[in-house]
Amino acid sequence: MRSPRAFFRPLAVGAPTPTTDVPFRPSRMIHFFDPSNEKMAAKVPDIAAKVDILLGNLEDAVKTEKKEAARQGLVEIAKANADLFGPGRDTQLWTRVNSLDSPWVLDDLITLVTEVGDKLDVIMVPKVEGPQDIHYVDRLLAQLEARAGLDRQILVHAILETAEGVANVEEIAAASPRMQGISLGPADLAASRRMKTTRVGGGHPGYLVREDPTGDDLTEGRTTYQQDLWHYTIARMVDACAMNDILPFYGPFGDIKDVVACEDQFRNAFLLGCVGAWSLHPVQIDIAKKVFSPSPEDVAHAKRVVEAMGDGSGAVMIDGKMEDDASCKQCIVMLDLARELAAGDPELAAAYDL
Ligand SMILES: CC(C)(COP(=O)(O)OP(=O)(O)OC[C@H]1O[C@@H](n2cnc3c(N)ncnc32)[C@H](O)[C@@H]1OP(=O)(O)O)[C@@H](O)C(=O)NCCC(=O)NCCSC(=O)C[C@](C)(O)C(=O)O
Ligand SMILES: [Mg+2]
Repeated sequence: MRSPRAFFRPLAVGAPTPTTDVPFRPSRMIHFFDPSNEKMAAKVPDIAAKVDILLGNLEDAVKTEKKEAARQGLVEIAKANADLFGPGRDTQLWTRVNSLDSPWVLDDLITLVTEVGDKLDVIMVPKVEGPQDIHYVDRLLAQLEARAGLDRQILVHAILETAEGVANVEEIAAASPRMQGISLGPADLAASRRMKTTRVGGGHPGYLVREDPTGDDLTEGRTTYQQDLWHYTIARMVDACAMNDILPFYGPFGDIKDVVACEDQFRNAFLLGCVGAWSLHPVQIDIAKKVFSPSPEDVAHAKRVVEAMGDGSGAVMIDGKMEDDASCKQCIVMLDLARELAAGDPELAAAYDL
């Protein structure tokens, strides 16, 4: 563990000073694309205009023989769209590099930071198992940033997708000032835990509770309620992120056709404290945008409570409900997010009347 005084010192001579606060930027969806897929690559300028975060994926879902093409494709895309990405631009550019035990990750990091480090906002690191993985990436990035002459840090985002990672999530979140956030990786996590679901995120009809029987018949008339397989992990991830002032995200929802259940899963994550989710297909972009932007009704209610509460202390009655210091803080959370999103979106600003 580094001393508190050393925590914000650069880890390499000439590297940028570590960030003290993760800058808030709209982060409702992290849109994944494969930079080796020509069709997807051609859509980058269009998609970049619609999403908060565009992520060039180099890890799982990219075929082994395409690993180098994906890395090189991302370099070319970042250079060819230099006006879209980099400091002060609306859309963040991220990448997901290969896992730290893979034969590709070293070249992923060296090539991307050296060639387009000034365009990259965040590097997503998969299968993070503990703070040691973040420390390794932290030092290596500092060396590469210094060599590339970068004047701002590239932040790091961890995917929570192994049992060991979940057990160490608080240490991962606190491992470095470079940490930007954490996403749930339900597919690898399910495999690592030996869960018996083969779905990529979402629920499972077999994970349920059943009403008590009313008579001798155990089979008829007993309503079942499907439960959320991911509740424990998301809640734990949200706490680890909140206590370290970094951002939690739900990950992928693999049933692309089921846009209704996708919206439900995203909303559960939003209500629990996540700021965004991944979109794997263009159809999921608007779902994430809708779900992770507070509703105008919630914003109107929050405004009423904050106005009625004056300096934020005491208790008042609004529409038959008690509001006090704590519920006022809940409303401020909602309003802060609404203001931050509305600042870059005139349509939302009008809907929120902010
Ligand atoms: C699911 C797939 C195969 C269906 O791809 P498709 O071509 O069969 O779908 P489509 O509906 O026919 O596509 C319609 C059009 O949209 C395009 N398109 C389609 N998707 C995208 C996209 N993402 N970005 C930009 N464009 C896209 C596609 O190229 C096509 O273009 P066209 O009209 O010109 O023919 C495809 O959407 C895809 O490959 N998506 C990304 C998958 C991915 O990145 N997976 C990894 C993240 S999840 C994960 O890793 C797990 C985790 C966290 O690690 C863990 O839980 O452990
Ligand atoms: Mg994974």
